[in-house]
Amino acid sequence: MSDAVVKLTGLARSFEQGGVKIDVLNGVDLSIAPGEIVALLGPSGSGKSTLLQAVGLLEGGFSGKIEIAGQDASALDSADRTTLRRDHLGFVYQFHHLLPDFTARENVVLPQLLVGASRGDAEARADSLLGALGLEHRLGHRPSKLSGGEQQRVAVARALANKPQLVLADEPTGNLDEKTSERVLAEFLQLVRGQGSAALVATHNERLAAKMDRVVRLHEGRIE
Ligand SMILES: Nc1ncnc2c1ncn2[C@@H]1O[C@H](COP(=O)(O)OP(=O)(O)OP(=O)(O)O)[C@@H](O)[C@H]1O
Repeated sequence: MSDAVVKLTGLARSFEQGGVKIDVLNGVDLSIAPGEIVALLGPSGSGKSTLLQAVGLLEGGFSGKIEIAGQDASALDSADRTTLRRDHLGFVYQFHHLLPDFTARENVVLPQLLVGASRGDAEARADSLLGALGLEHRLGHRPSKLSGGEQQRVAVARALANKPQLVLADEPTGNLDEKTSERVLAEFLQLVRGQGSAALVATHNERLAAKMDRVVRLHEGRIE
């Protein structure tokens, strides 16, 4: 047993396109310690999203071993994988994927209700997170009434709402202008550090990557 938040051993994934097999991940080994923030760098098409999907237990078709919080995910059935994901992981995507019919606050409250928080506690936590991200005036707004940077901040608050041990972020600021992107990333890192979560953040931006605790690079389907 390792005390890593996530431990990947020999993770592999290939796709078939037009009868041709493409090996995207080729035996990835990676361990992330509790509270460690790791940047996953690699050019477009190098497999960053594929790797995050594997760790997020969102898709099958992988070989190798994925351990999350000491549990071997491949040995779990789909219900237990869902529980593992819900209890230990948080996600931020390049596009926010917020629920359009819910307010900013409700988008952050809902995942907490799903793990049994009381409405009062969930709202207090949502308001505190959104406040820390400068959105105290936007609690009752729906996503369509928010700017791109504001939407992404709500997505950050939602991902952190349940204090996951590991936050997975796929180009979390990829669709924002450079200045907003830097600001949202700095706020994200501060909150993640503040609550002691670990994070794996895919990016192709070297400058953003340099702000994290460790940088790993995907090259030819492996971590360099
Ligand atoms: N479902 C799929 N079917 C076939 N090929 C796929 C599938 N998903 C990903 N791929 C291929 O796997 C490779 C890696 O894709 P992936 O999205 O993981 O890269 P990435 O590093 O995240 O790229 P980007 O930075 O552009 O988001 C690409 O060549 C892509 O075409």
